[in-house]
Amino acid sequence: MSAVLSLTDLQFAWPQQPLLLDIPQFELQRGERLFLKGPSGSGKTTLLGLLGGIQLPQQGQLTLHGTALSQLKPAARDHFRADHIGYIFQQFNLLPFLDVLGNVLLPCRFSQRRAARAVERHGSLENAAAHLLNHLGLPSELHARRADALSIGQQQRVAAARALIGSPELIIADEPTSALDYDSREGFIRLLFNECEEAGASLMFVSHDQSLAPLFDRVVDLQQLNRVSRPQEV
Ligand SMILES: Nc1ncnc2c1ncn2[C@@H]1O[C@H](COP(=O)(O)OP(=O)(O)OP(=O)(O)O)[C@@H](O)[C@H]1O
Repeated sequence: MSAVLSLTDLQFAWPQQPLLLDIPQFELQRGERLFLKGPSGSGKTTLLGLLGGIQLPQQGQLTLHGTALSQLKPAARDHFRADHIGYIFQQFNLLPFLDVLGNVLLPCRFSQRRAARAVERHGSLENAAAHLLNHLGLPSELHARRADALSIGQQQRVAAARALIGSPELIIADEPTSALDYDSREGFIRLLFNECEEAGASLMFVSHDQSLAPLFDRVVDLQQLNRVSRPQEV
């Protein structure tokens, strides 16, 4: 295996706040499915933001798909993120006035690379979106429905298809199952795994739901990774 993501000696503090993250070393391998856990406020969402170059660390090196993010200018970093990362947020962040297909196709508006990859695999963007939605359990009759007329579970499937379209190398999921009832969570994760595998994507998944952890290739506790949150030795 080779790393899709690696970071070394990363340090980050929010403005006017003490050091939050001090991570000597972390790697995510190609195709790996990683469960990141840690108490509320320990910096999980902040770390996800750093991985995508949304924030930059004060120190350290972060390499995604062979490129050091800190060396890119802001516009190039946005472009790079759109090309290589798919996000699933806790609240899904769908555009309510767009229909399901329109939402799924959004990343292809910002990334020619992902649009080209989707067309290459499925013949057209619409076919690519429909393929993902069907595989994730959202039937065709819902594809033209406005996103704000969907149930939470249906919105979650749309958010996952949007993250996966055009096969980005990394899928970042920040508590994507927290709005679902317990019984649907494992089923959704298995669908997500299948699609990540088909797309060749690595998955970085943050959750407070420990019962999901055994499904993943690796479980990482941010407190173990982060020197700041380690208990002081006496
Ligand atoms: N945009 C921001 N500006 C300033 N401080 C922030 C910002 N976002 C987060 N923080 C602070 O950084 C710390 C870590 O927050 P973060 O959201 O990364 O934690 P988390 O582990 O994801 O928490 P949770 O599990 O509750 O979502 C908190 O103390 C928070 O107040």
